[in-house]
Amino acid sequence: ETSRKASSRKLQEDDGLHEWLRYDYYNESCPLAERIIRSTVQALYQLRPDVAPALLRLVFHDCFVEGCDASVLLDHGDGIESEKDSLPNESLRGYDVIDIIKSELEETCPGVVSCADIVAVAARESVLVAGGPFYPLYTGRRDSVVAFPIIATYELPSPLDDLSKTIESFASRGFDERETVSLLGAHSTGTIHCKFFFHRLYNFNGSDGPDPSIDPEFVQLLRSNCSSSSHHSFGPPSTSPSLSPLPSSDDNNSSTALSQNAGMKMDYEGPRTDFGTLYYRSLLQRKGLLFVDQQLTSGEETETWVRAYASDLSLFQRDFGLAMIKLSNLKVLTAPKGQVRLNCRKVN
Ligand code: HEM
Repeated sequence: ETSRKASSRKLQEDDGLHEWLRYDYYNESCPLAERIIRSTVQALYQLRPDVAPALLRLVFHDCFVEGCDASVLLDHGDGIESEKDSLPNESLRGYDVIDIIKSELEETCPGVVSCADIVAVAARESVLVAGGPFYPLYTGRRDSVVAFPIIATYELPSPLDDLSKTIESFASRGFDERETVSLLGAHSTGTIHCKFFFHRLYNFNGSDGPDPSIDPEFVQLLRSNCSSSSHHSFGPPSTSPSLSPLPSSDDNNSSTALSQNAGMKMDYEGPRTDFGTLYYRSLLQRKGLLFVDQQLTSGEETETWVRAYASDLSLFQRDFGLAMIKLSNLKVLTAPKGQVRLNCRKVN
């Protein structure tokens, strides 16, 4: 108890916004909470390994937009304009997984565990099952009663961003270059659909050739994975304000639809024995899938960290864990602000 108070006080000194976040917040109100989240993620992962990348991406898209408040989970309706419909969230997944975890928790401790804590802890467990490091998290986040679709549209980073834009975007949330490079290590797992890198394969920025920063053999591999279609070329990042228009998914040209559904597993070289190093090694081999990923090797400081993480797994694991803790604590809502939603998709 004393050490809990001490750690909670320490957080207050660090940042007044976190005054009620603490280690094992549910210790009395729902002692099994974190264990239930862990076992549910593990069980679902056995059935569908793609739940892990889905949940990891979800915490980023929640926390980056007005903090870790589960605002991303709110459905459209009842005066809520959902973040789910914003362009960067178009292929976000895992809402159904959060619903399953929430219903398990509601059975055990009704009305106690916030959706925001579920998102943060479920992402932590996902990192672990995907072969990444464990990191401790404080709990006690509360859920928002509003969504922020405009912020989601304009402030979530675009896969087309160049390095300076990416650095600026993460700096606006308090992350330095080292932390930004380590967070992108999340792209060690999951799937990237062709539409997010197709513009790099043909007529890149009107050059009539592929993005020169991609390894030529890798271009061939990607081309064979994503069927060719002239519909896919889209302009350089500078042609639109924040997000370049990605081809719309309801385009019913059949070859377009085919290649849009196709994608590349980030661990395309086969199952990874670790989470992290291979991603950075692939960047050094000019085999980054997204333009934004490959750009990390174009800056002096960021490239230094790419090299460091490519060769030092434990350094990556430590830095990634710390950056994930920071991400998971961004601008949290704590009592008496916000609420504990009973259904993660709706305000109470
Ligand atoms: C500059 C920053 C970032 C950009 C532009 C970006 C963009 C993207 C894009 C375009 C995809 C592919 C989605 C799809 O094909 O459906 C993706 C996937 C993913 N991103 Fe990021 N991302 C960024 C940072 C992050 C961070 C910080 C995390 C987590 C800490 C993260 C976690 C993931 C994961 C796990 C996936 C795979 C999702 C899945 O398989 O469903 N990303 N990201």
